[in-house]
Amino acid sequence: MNPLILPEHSSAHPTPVIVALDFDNAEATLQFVRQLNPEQCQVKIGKELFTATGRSLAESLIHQGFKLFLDLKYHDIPNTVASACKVAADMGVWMVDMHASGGRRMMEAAVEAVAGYAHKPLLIGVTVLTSMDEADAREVGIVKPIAEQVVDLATLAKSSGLDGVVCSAMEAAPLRAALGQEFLLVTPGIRLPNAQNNDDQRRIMTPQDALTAGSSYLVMGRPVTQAADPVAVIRDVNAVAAQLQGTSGL
Ligand SMILES: O=c1ccn([C@@H]2O[C@H](COP(=O)(O)O)[C@@H](O)[C@H]2O)c(=O)[nH]1
Repeated sequence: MNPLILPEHSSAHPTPVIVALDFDNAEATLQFVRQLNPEQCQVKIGKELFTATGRSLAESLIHQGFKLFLDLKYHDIPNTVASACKVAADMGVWMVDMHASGGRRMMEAAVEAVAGYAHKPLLIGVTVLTSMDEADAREVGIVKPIAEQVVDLATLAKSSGLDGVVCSAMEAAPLRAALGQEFLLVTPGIRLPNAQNNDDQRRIMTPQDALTAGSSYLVMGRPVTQAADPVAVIRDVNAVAAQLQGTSGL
């Protein structure tokens, strides 16, 4: 096993797991969440569940003690994104994201909008979706290799004041080298070593490889929600993280 150089912020989040609650209704979500422990994972609400349930389920999860990542990937004019981030801060979300390609003024407006909050949400910039490969990127006008595009967008996000980025774990090592240990790397596209297929994801890594490469958080949807034993998957990932951190367990 490769040695892991721990980012300084890692002690603040003893579990790297963010479970993507990609369900289409509140009942199924709450039934699934009943087995989860907020000490052992964070949770994420994305476009599907938020469209179905809105703010009430998000607030219910926060009241249950979960750190909530509101993954709505804002991409709009600065005033609109800043205002949305302020609402997210009022709700008490832990992390919220926006497309870094929305530009510096958009990201700086978001940073300014939440600056006054005692518990301000972590602001995260989406770089290049983990579902995209090089051919997909070319088709939407990204002329650089994805790895370069991700580093460039992450550099812009950091200099605009964001706390971190969403990227593939495949880009984690170059991002750590370019942007240091404190910058958060939130990595979806996680697949277990025994996965039968990658679904719609293209830039994937296993939990162990992602953590070793420098990921701060692993976003895991189907590998957890469709597992026979979701709690066991989370426990195993936490055990890998603890082992890499050289501690005895979470
Ligand atoms: O680049 C991105 C950004 C966000 N996501 C989200 O993460 C989860 C991944 O789910 P899996 O089932 O583990 O593939 C999902 O909610 C996406 O919306 C991403 O995959 N890639």
